[in-house]
Amino acid sequence: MRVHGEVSDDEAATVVESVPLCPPPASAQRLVVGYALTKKKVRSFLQPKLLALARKKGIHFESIDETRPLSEQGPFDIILHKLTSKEWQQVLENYREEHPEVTVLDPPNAIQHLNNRQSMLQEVADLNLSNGYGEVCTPRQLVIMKDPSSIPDAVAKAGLTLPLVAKPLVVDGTSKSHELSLAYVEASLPLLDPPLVLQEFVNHGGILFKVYIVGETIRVVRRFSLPDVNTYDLGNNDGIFRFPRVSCATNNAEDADVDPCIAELPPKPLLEKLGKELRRRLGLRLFNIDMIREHGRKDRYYVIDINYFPGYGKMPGYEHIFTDFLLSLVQSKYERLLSAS
Ligand SMILES: Nc1ncnc2c1ncn2[C@@H]1O[C@H](COP(=O)(O)OP(=O)(O)OP(=O)(O)O)[C@@H](O)[C@H]1O
Ligand SMILES: O=P(O)(O)O[C@H]1[C@H](O)[C@@H](O)[C@H](OP(=O)(O)O)[C@@H](OP(=O)(O)O)[C@H]1O
Ligand SMILES: [Mg+2]
Ligand SMILES: [Mg+2]
Repeated sequence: MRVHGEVSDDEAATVVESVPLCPPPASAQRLVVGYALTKKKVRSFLQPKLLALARKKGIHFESIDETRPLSEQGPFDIILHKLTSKEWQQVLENYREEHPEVTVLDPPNAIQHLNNRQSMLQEVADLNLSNGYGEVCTPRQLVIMKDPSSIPDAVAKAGLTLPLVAKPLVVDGTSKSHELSLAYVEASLPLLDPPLVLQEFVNHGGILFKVYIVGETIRVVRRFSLPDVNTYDLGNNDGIFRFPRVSCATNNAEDADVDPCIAELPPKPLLEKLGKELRRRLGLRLFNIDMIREHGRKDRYYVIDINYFPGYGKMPGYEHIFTDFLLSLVQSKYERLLSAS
C-alpha cells in the first residue's frame, strides 16, 4: 500500500528535512571518527555500505580501546559512543574537558535522561506541543520502585486506566530492559516486577511511527505495533501478557495493507517542530522517537519511547545521511573558528 504524498524512490521512508552541505574545508579532508560501541552495535551500524561511502568522503572510523587512556588514542575529530557504564561516562566527561576541540556524540550527561523511562518523556510532556497540525502528548504513567503488592492501590490513587504497559524503569542496553508486558486487570498488578513504569495503553490501530533524528535530519518509518485492546479482550483476559519486541525492524509495515487513516504519516511540520525542540531540550543529536496516533483521533499523537543511538543501520539511506551529518559537524566547527579569528 502506498499512502498519498509519499516519496517513491525510497519506499521505506520519507525524508522530512535535510541539511544542504558545502564541501568540507581542506584541513578536514580526513575526518577521524573514534567509536566505542558494543559488538552488536558495531555489526548493525558499521555496515560495509557505510564504511565504503565514508572512505570515499574522507571519513575514517577508528575503534576505541576502552582499556587504554583516550588521550593516547586518535587524535579524533569526533567520538561516537553508546556504552552505559559509569566508568566510561566519567572517562568521556574528563576527555571532553581536556579536549574541547573533539565533538563527543553525544554528551554522556544528556544521554542519561534517556536511560530512565520516567525522565525520557519529561521534555515531551513539558513541551506541551500543540499546533494546527496536531498535539503531541505522553501517556499517563506512574513509577513503581518496589513492593509489587502496593501497585493496585498506587494505580487507583493515580487514577490510571487499565490496561497498562509495564516497562522496566531503567534502559541499559540489556535485553531485560526491553522485556515489557501488558497488564489487563487489577488482580494481575502484584505479579509485576519493580522498578518499573506503568503506562496507560493507547489504542493506535497497530501501527507505530519510528522517527529517526540525525542532527537536523529527520526520517520516519512505519512499524507494526501491538493491536488495539477492546472491551472483549479486557473481559476475557485475567493475566499479564508478556510481549516480544513488537516494533523491531522485522516488523516493517511500509508495504502492508493498512487502513490509510491509520498508516498516514504524522504531518511533516509537526515532526519538524518536535524534532527541533527535543534536540535542543535534550541536548542530543542522535536519537529516535517512537510515536503513535490515538485511534480515531486524527491529530493526537503520543510519544511512548525515545532511544539514544537507535538502530540506524535499519534506516533507509542511513549511510548518506550519517556521512553528510559527520561532515556537517566539521564544516560548522570550521566556520565557527573562521568567525572567531
Ligand atoms: N503506551 C503505549 N500504548 C500502546 N502501545 C505501547 C505503549 N507503550 C509501548 N507500546 C508498544 O510496545 C512497544 C515497545 O514499547 P517501547 O517502545 O516503550 O519499548 P522499548 O523496549 O524501549 O522499545 P525499543 O526497541 O524501541 O527501544 C512499542 O513499540 C509499542 O508497540
Ligand atoms: O531498530 P530499532 O527499532 O530502531 O530499535 C533499536 C533500539 O531502539 C535500540 O535501543 C537498539 O540499540 P541497543 O541494542 O544499542 O540499545 C537497536 O539495536 P541495533 O542497533 O543493534 O539494531 C535497535 O534494536
Ligand atoms: Mg520503542
Ligand atoms: Mg526504547
